[in-house]
Amino acid sequence: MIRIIMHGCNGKMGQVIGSLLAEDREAELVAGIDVFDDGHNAYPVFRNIRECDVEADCLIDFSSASAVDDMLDYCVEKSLPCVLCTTGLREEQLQKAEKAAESIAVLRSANMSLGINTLLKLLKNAAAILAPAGFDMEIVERHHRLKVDAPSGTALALADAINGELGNEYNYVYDRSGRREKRPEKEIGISAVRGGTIVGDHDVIFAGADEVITFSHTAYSKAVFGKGAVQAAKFLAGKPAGRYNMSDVINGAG
Ligand SMILES: NC(=O)C1=CN([C@@H]2O[C@H](COP(=O)(O)OP(=O)(O)OC[C@H]3O[C@@H](n4cnc5c(N)ncnc54)[C@H](O)[C@@H]3O)[C@@H](O)[C@H]2O)C=CC1
Ligand SMILES: O=C(O)C1=N[C@H](C(=O)O)C[C@H](O)C1
Repeated sequence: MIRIIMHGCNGKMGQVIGSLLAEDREAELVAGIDVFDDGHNAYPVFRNIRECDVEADCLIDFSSASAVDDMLDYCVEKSLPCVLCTTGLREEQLQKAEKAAESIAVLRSANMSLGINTLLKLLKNAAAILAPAGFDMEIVERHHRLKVDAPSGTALALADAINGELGNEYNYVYDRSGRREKRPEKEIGISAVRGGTIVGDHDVIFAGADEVITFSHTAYSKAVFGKGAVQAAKFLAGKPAGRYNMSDVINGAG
């Protein structure tokens, strides 16, 4: 049995992971960490990660950007592999995750769904063909009203996949309201919509002369992210230090 600690266990995603693992024969939740706890979980919950003394094989994190530094320190100290799913991290935190990966296995992914991870690959081909042909690229993401970060981590990852393919020459623009000029060629527009209970939609638009191609991904439930995170935790347990991503999990590397 793979023993998992859930960081952010009482949040929306933490509860999804709890339900998935309650039915899982290969992995179990042995502890949770959350600043908020009403005692309803069937496993021990610690309000402060420093107090968690439960042995585990992997930690899954869906918490808050402000909680990620302590969580990385804890995983490094305990030699605990970490599936880092929280978005909205600052540049220094991304660097810290990279540094942690020198001593533990770290899998960071802004989106754990199979669909988005497939789209990340497809976009590279599309961008390599369409950008040189003069297509403009825009990303529109839509999420629920409770989401605190914008744009979504996924929108940024989609932009990075395109930009990486094109030699990282493109600037990201989030707001054109203060501008009075035509659209520069080398930019990727990223727009965020927030409302209701939208689970997570991402459109990547390639707009050319007289034709438009749109790649769309719609998550209909948070389970798509939860399933990917559990699969990632099973994959990561026992792995040597290093940076991993969802394509390693999907391709079954190592
Ligand atoms: N990578 C992916 O596929 C996905 C990533 N996310 C990201 O995961 C994060 C969490 O999402 P949700 O579960 O929807 O949010 P949420 O707000 O429902 O849950 C976050 C939980 O973390 C807890 N928390 C806050 N500070 C903490 C601390 N210092 N220590 C321990 N727990 C703490 C909160 O009390 C809350 O229960 C967000 O950054 C979101 O963007 C969400 C869905 C999918
Ligand atoms: O906060 C969410 O809900 C989600 N966040 C992730 C992101 O920022 O990309 C992934 C998913 O779209 C849901």
